[in-house]
Amino acid sequence: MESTSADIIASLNQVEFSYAPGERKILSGLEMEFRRGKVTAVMGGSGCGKTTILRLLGGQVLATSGQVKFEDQDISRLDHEGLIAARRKMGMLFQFGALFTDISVFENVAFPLREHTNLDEEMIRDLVMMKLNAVGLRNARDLMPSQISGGMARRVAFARAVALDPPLIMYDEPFAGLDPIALGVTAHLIKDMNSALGATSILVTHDVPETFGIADYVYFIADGKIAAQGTPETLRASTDPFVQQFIHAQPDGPVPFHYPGIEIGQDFGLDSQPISQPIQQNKVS
Ligand SMILES: Nc1ncnc2c1ncn2[C@@H]1O[C@H](COP(=O)(O)OP(=O)(O)OP(=O)(O)O)[C@@H](O)[C@H]1O
Repeated sequence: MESTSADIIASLNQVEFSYAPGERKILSGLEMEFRRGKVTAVMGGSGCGKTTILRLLGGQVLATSGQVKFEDQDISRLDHEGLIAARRKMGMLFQFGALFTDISVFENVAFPLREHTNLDEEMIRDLVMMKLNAVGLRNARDLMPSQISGGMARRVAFARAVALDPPLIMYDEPFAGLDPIALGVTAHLIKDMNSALGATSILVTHDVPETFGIADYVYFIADGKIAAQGTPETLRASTDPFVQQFIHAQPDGPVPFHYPGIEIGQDFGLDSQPISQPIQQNKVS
């Protein structure tokens, strides 16, 4: 079925990106679409540029060329107010989304509401309690961050990220460091919250089983480009060696486990053979 721009909340069109002029390209020729109402995962090895994609969408960094669009607006063309307004529509939950340690769980979730709205106290209370209820922590509202576990803190950060009912929610490594139960709970929370809020979620993660369980669409990134994309079902059935390596967590394959350079034998004085990929190639100037 043909998609229209109304179906797409955000997109990247032919995006190139380097952190500084003339420096190594982190992303190149990137084409991505994030569909409304869906959970889209962005996966790939460490350092392949996943978090950078979230930063581009949030306007924290600007594309070197190409377009990054959010709700049909080119992020790079927004003025300061426009960018603030766009960001208000994006909930961002980063890996260690720190809570404010000197205020209660309740006040942490109330913070964005107090900061960005003129709602009265009663309304703020109702909204905070609804969000805390959704993450199972209504009864922890009066606790301080130092009195709750890491997993609970993550859920409070979650409630805070969705306090303003953002149409787009971005998660950076939401499963990192969680035990298997918390992992399953978090995955369901992401899926349920997406449906309950009628939101769109973008998930940056390494975790294949949990992600494939909740994502509607998956992009695999390698070397700053899209290496594969599709629904979890099509990717599971794919015979592409890159997809197979990633899905089955094989240490070596198209993506090498070792950072390229000299052979191990040389490092231990056992072998002085030159190597096929000289280390000079990877020198950072
Ligand atoms: N502020 C920065 N300045 C310069 N280079 C950066 C900066 N932030 C990230 N990089 C580099 O950009 C590349 C992509 O980083 P990014 O954080 O997007 O990767 P990632 O795929 O999210 O990695 P991980 O899964 O390990 O978090 C990395 O090589 C990183 O070293």
